[in-house]
Amino acid sequence: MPSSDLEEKSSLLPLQRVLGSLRHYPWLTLGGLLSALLLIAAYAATPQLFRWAIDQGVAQRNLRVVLYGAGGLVAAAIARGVFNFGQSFCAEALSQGVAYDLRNRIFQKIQNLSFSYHDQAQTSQLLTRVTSDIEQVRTFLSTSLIQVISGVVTLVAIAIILLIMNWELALITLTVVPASSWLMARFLRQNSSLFRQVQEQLSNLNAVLQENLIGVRVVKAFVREDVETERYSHLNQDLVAANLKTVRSIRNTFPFIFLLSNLVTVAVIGYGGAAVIGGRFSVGELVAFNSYLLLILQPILLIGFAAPAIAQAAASAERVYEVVDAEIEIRDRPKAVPFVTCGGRITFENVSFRYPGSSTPALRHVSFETRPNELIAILGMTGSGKSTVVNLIPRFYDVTDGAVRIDGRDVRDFTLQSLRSRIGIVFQETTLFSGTILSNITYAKPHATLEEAIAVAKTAQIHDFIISLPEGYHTLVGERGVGLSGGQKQRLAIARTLLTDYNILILDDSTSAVDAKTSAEIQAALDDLMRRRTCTSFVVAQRISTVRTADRILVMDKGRLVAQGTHEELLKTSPLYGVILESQVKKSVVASA
Ligand SMILES: Nc1ncnc2c1ncn2[C@@H]1O[C@H](COP(=O)(O)OP(=O)(O)OP(=O)(O)O)[C@@H](O)[C@H]1O
Repeated sequence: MPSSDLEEKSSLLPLQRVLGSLRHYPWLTLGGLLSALLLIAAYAATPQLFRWAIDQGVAQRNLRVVLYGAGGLVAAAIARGVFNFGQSFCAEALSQGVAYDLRNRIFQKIQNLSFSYHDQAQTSQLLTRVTSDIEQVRTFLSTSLIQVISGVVTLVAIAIILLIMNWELALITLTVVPASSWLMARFLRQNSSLFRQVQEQLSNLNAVLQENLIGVRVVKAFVREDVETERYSHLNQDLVAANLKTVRSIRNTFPFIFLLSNLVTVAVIGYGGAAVIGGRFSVGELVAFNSYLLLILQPILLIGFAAPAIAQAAASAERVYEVVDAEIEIRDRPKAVPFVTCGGRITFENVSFRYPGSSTPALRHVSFETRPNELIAILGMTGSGKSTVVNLIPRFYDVTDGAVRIDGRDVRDFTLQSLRSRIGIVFQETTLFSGTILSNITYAKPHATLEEAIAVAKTAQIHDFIISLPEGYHTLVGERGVGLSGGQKQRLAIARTLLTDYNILILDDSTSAVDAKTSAEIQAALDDLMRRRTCTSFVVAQRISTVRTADRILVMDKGRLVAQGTHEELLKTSPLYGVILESQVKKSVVASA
């Protein structure tokens, strides 16, 4: 099979899946189809009523038949109205249902996708897929699909009626069908990639918009408003250009179809008129035939108008299913067991790790084992792999080589849900949600009492600040914690983690934005808590105060674990530790000067 054929076939394939999802709505599908068929029947009956009224009524001067004919036409018009409503209602309800399901499925999938997927996926691309792409699919179901189905059925039904009425005239009329179908197929073949391009241009535009919304302060600080406006306007132009390309393509196809249909009308009037004069055809039949001609052109045009929307919907469905089908790299193994108790022995067994898409390993042959209730600090230059080490414990990523074990069992043998809910982690970057301070603290434990929230806020040294606010714990914080300083956000994030049912606590440089005094106070409170409540704790830290109190310090350098021991031991054995400490001491001297 030539590759273009393959592409053409595969390009409409995602729509088959969309159609497959209609099985969840059997009654609406049936109702829509039935209404469409009855609507076609009402349309098909109308010219016959005309023919009857003209030939048996007007021509025979029979007023009763004319009146019955008129009554029949009114009844057909009412039926058309009713079935049109039924068809539109069912199609709309169906499309809303499928779009609802798709939105939920894609959202759930986004929730379940691994860190590595989100590392590589552009947020704006995902947003466009959840909004604009799903809307394209919905429009296909509510409009284009019914246009195509009723178009095809109308074509077949009317072709049969025409052939029965006058096969010669019917054959002239029906030449319009293959010719227009060929033009339409060519249009679809040439443009399916163009429609995908339009959606991608829209995604690119959204990407710049989103970056600018998030980074508006940076843009203003660097006085880059004009450059960013220019960048947006440039991409906006690209989107318009891509859209115009599709319009050009529509313009190059549709006039031919209209021309064909007009030529056929001329032929029918000419040939049919001659047949009426020759007595082989009645006036009523010619009128009915001409009405059918309009009816047969209508579905061709509707299918034609639906064609771009179908190609666009296929491209959009493909983009939606790309996310729905994306592989969840980190998932439960078959027979995974819940992580219930923690003895405190966490083992890194010759662990190497490379981030997906990265050419260099972030960790190389890292081996260490913690003892119960140990407080481990991880120290190293920036980019040395500290965060990567702690990210492997809750399986945010899986090791490339080696194994991470808890009490001798590979972390990949535990169910993710139980593992992660027993590991409290405070990330380097703080993300808060819009809502009250209380709802942010109780994010992972929504039914926690105010007293519990106050207790953790005190440990995180944020309680005094919270009660100094007019609304206290019920103060609203903006999107991503707007209205709070970096240090306040970090302390809220610590409180949020402390409220969970953790056995293992991981603090990833989580007091970097807090002043040294407060950080030492938080650390002192946490030290006590860590030793009492956890089986093992990890602190990725830069400050000497944090490192000193740790039971053991792991020193990372370029992805390798180069030294480990207590502060005193490392001072003697690790030159790198000495260098890091020295730089820290210098920093603190400069800071306090
Ligand atoms: N999501 C990612 N995808 C690809 N590479 C990554 C990713 N995250 C980190 N890296 C790379 O892995 C290496 C280790 O990063 P890691 O964040 O573990 O360092 P770190 O010691 O915690 O640094 P810092 O102190 O600056 O936070 C770095 O070279 C970094 O560029």
